[in-house]
Amino acid sequence: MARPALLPCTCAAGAEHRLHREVAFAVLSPHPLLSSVIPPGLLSVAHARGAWLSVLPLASQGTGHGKQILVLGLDGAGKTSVLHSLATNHVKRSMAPTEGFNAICVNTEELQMEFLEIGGSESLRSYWKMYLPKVLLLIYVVDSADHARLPVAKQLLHQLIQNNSTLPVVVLANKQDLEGAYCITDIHDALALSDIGDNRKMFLIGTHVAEDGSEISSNMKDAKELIAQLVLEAQ
Ligand SMILES: Nc1nc2c(ncn2[C@@H]2O[C@H](COP(=O)(O)OP(=O)(O)OP(=O)(O)O)[C@@H](O)[C@H]2O)c(=O)[nH]1
Ligand SMILES: [Mg+2]
Repeated sequence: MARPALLPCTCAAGAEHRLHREVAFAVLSPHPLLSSVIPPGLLSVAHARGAWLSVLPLASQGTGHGKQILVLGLDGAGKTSVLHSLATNHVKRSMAPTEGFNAICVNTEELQMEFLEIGGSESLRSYWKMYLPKVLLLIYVVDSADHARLPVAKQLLHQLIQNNSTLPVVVLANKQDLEGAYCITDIHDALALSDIGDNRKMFLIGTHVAEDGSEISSNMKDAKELIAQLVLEAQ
């Protein structure tokens, strides 16, 4: 099957300076896309906590025909960093935890993908499950060097998908650059992926978000192409 050619993201560019206006819009008058996937509760929680809430401009605003991809994983795993890198094709580490949700649009030649990250802190994990029925694909990001919390990451992943036997899952074993990071085989075992992969499309890719400004790694490009392919197949 032919892989989609990739185009630079058009919707993430220039997003930062529009952040505050977009936040106000999202809180006071829910974004047409977000209103279909975000329950009002999450918006109000984020608002009440004075949370960092980033809603990047989405090219499909108002159409409601997005290809939504849920991005989950423990706090600090690197979800936001990976998403920014996928969107811009350049490495960009996140500086702040996501205190609510984070929506980012990534375009390829053939489709527009809408990624929705929900923060990984304990207080936000209860929202994770709400979105699974509404998405085409789950991206689950783990910190490969955070050995102590891999059992928690495993437990949450298994709980999340136990009642959904067909949802495709892409696990990103992030922070492969760190000394002490588990290799892919060890991550596969630590997350017991063989127990959940039988009836679904399941992929495990090692990634890292190394330095600000440089081009993304070949693994990250592979991950982006794979995600696009899975979304196309899921339509
Ligand atoms: N060394 C290294 N650091 C990374 C990598 N990816 C992200 N980081 C750093 O890890 C920290 C957490 O990254 P985030 O992208 O904010 O993590 P997150 O999963 O979005 O976390 P929450 O939003 O709190 O759920 C930041 O300090 C990043 O700079 C990586 O591949 N390697
Ligand atoms: Mg984040």
